[in-house]
Amino acid sequence: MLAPIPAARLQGARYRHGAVCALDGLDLELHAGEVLALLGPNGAGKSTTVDLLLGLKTPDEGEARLFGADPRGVASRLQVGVMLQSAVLPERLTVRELIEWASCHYPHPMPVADAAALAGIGDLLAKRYGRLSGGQQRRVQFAIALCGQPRLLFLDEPTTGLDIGARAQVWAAVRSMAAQGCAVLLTTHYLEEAEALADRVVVLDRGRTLAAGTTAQVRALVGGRRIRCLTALPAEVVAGWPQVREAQVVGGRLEVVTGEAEAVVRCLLDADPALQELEVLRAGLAEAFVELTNPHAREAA
Ligand SMILES: Nc1ncnc2c1ncn2[C@@H]1O[C@H](COP(=O)(O)OP(=O)(O)OP(=O)(O)O)[C@@H](O)[C@H]1O
Repeated sequence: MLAPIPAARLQGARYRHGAVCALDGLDLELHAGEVLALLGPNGAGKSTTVDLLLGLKTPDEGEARLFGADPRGVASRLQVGVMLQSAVLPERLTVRELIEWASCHYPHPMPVADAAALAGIGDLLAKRYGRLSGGQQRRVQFAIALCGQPRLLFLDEPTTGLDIGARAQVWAAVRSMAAQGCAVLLTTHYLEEAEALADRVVVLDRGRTLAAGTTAQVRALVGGRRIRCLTALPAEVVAGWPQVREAQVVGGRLEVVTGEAEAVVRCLLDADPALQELEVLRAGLAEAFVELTNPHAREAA
């Protein structure tokens, strides 16, 4: 049987912005029903990846394909919904008018009310776009990305600037779209967002893949633990211990990231017999990300 054609694919994609190599031979595949999170520090090449797949830029070398075809073709574009990092929309139009205008570009759009409900802006349809808060405008852009019932959704930092409730609404909508078979490419700096949504993550750095796999696989690459406790020990002191990768006070508690949890727990208890509420947690994507994109670790590798 033939393998299914990926919704989006980059093969050996290189792209230079003048002297800067933004993508250095990147391979990437995204399939129907899958949420792929593209992670990486500022300047890693995430937006350039999205631009190549959308046909907004053409790779200097290698290939970008949507549903096996040129991303610039009309057939590809009609199957894609996009939410870029910033968007300029006519401020005098109402939310309903904007969603209707976007919908009419697609062959099988969803009802305007459904797109608005998915984005959590059902009560804003009659408001002018220019009168909305930044977070509300962001959700209108999200509704516009989904309204065409796309088979592929690009979301470039979709929840930046959203409050907790709005973020949860966007997450629920992304899950619902993926459950219906839509492929979703998500770029984000919120690692908990990738952890909550993504089937797979790709960690980019300087235009290359540093790590790729399920969130569990990427997490396992570092095998660290997070220790949390109430203690009078200063974080700067603990940060200087040889087994400790990172130590800081978060919400009044000391948080330590380490690859040698048992040894650090012993040191903590020796150094502060009054220490309380000790917890040892498995490493999350945040620890993996810090480690993988840490310049010292990179250089050593
Ligand atoms: N128009 C441009 N002109 C010159 N260099 C650019 C341009 N756009 C991007 N770059 C460079 O290309 C590299 C990749 O940028 P890109 O915007 O793809 O990164 P990113 O991972 O999306 O970053 P961020 O997380 O900050 O959005 C960076 O070094 C950036 O400085």
